[in-house]
Amino acid sequence: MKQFCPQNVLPTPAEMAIIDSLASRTVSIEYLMGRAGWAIANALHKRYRPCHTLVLCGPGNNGGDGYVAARYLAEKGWPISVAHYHDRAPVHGEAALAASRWKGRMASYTVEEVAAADLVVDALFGAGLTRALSEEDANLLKAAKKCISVDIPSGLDGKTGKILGYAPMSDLTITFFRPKPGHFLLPGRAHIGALEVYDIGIPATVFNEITINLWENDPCLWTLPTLKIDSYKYSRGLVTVCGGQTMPGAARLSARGARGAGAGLVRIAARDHVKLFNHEDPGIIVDGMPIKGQVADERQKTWVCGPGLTVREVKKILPLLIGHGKNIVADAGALTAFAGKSTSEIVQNLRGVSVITPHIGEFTRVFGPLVHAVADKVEAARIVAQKIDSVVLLKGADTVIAAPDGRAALNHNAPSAVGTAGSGDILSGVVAALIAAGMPVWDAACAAVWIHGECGKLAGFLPRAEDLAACLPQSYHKALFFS
Ligand SMILES: NC(=O)C1=CN([C@@H]2O[C@H](COP(=O)(O)OP(=O)(O)OC[C@H]3O[C@@H](n4cnc5c(N)ncnc54)[C@H](OP(=O)(O)O)[C@@H]3O)[C@@H](O)[C@H]2O)[C@@H](O)CC1
Ligand SMILES: [K+]
Repeated sequence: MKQFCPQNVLPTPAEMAIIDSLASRTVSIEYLMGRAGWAIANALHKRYRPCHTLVLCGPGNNGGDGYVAARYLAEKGWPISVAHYHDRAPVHGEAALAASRWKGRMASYTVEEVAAADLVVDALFGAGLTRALSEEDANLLKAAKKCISVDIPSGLDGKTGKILGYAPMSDLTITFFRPKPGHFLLPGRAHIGALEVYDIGIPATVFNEITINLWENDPCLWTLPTLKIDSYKYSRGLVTVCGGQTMPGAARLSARGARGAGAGLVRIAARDHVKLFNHEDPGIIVDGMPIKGQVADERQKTWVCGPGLTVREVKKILPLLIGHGKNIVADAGALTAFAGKSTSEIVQNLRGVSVITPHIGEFTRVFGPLVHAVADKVEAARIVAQKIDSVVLLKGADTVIAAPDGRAALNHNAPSAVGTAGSGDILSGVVAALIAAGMPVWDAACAAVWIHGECGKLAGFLPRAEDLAACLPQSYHKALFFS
């Protein structure tokens, strides 16, 4: 990855608390809260017409932000009311100070007041959420016609994206400094509505004292290979895709993914099934040679193993590839072949692959027992990455890419249109092409996910996997433009 990308980090609420305390050495919390409140007021003023607005202010600093925002909105002429949490004003710190400065209309903390408002500002709990919302608090938020959340919808766990009891479906969430993992992890992502992020003056020097190991995945994070004056097919990268007998389409799509992402040469290792692949693009070499013969070729360094392969085929091919020290993208059949096996057996069989690319179903089937007690998708991916010593690309609307050393990235650019049969096969080919071109494995996996996600935006309405593959060059170009 590029040196260090502070602009992309995703701090957890616990890390945010450390950042707040580091920041408070140079800027006061009162100042930060003032900027947060100002940001909220501006975000509302920009997006909505002034309307009957109720600000629900919790007992901590999230509530404090709410009081400040109410003050600024009132100054802008908005008809604003404020309700203290359970009708008791905060008693400690900056939140108490902010509450004492609110001189406008007070409303009671009731369902009726909430239901009567056109807009409800949810400033109940943010980073300090410690437990599930009570039924009474949940019922209050449920009564809102339209909800705007301060920092994060109350009830949403900022670390895991899980809902603790209840969380509103907000129209807009305004957060500060950086988004948090819970804004992008499901189900949280479905609750935040539009996300606005404001710089409230936390100094960049905080990064001298805290290391954050989770990033938002985008082209700032990695450097894509580009063509040099003397580039040729082998320097651009050679990818070999293992072709299976029962589902040859999967390997064909993977091969298209690799070609679309710039591999200089793509081969399908078809073994005895050459005729199944002969109709593929003319630029793809279909090999009838046994795998044993091909692995001896030093140039065939990067392989995709799994799409469309049976358990029998995987068990024959994968050990050979691992034994010859190949770069291996293990997908689909190469993972499910080990479902139900003991952890030690799984580790023994997969150690040596470069990256695994399961979707959540495959991940649970294979690694469920290893991570069953882990509620957090990022942590679960990290644990498996460390255990098998390879990169884990855990696919979904909130794809996580975790490295054995603890680095992880969260991807959120893909529209749900990429969720179509064959889409994952294409992704495996893209990952392989970028590894073959010389990118470090974690970077290649991150870049592949982003490029593949962009294809979903470029490929038109209800794209098929083939349409996604056709958009790869354009998407690659877009990534180069943004990096
Ligand atoms: N990041 C920044 O730079 C800045 C951040 N700022 C803002 O600060 C916010 C974080 O503030 P915070 O730490 O005071 O925590 P906050 O979310 O207000 O809640 C704590 C209170 O809620 C209570 N409580 C918790 N869960 C509960 C439940 N389910 N049901 C009932 N009660 C519950 C909890 O009670 P306790 O667990 O202690 O019993 C405690 O009293 C952050 O989100 C952002 O908006 C800005 O102001 C300044 C700069
Ligand atoms: K909130």
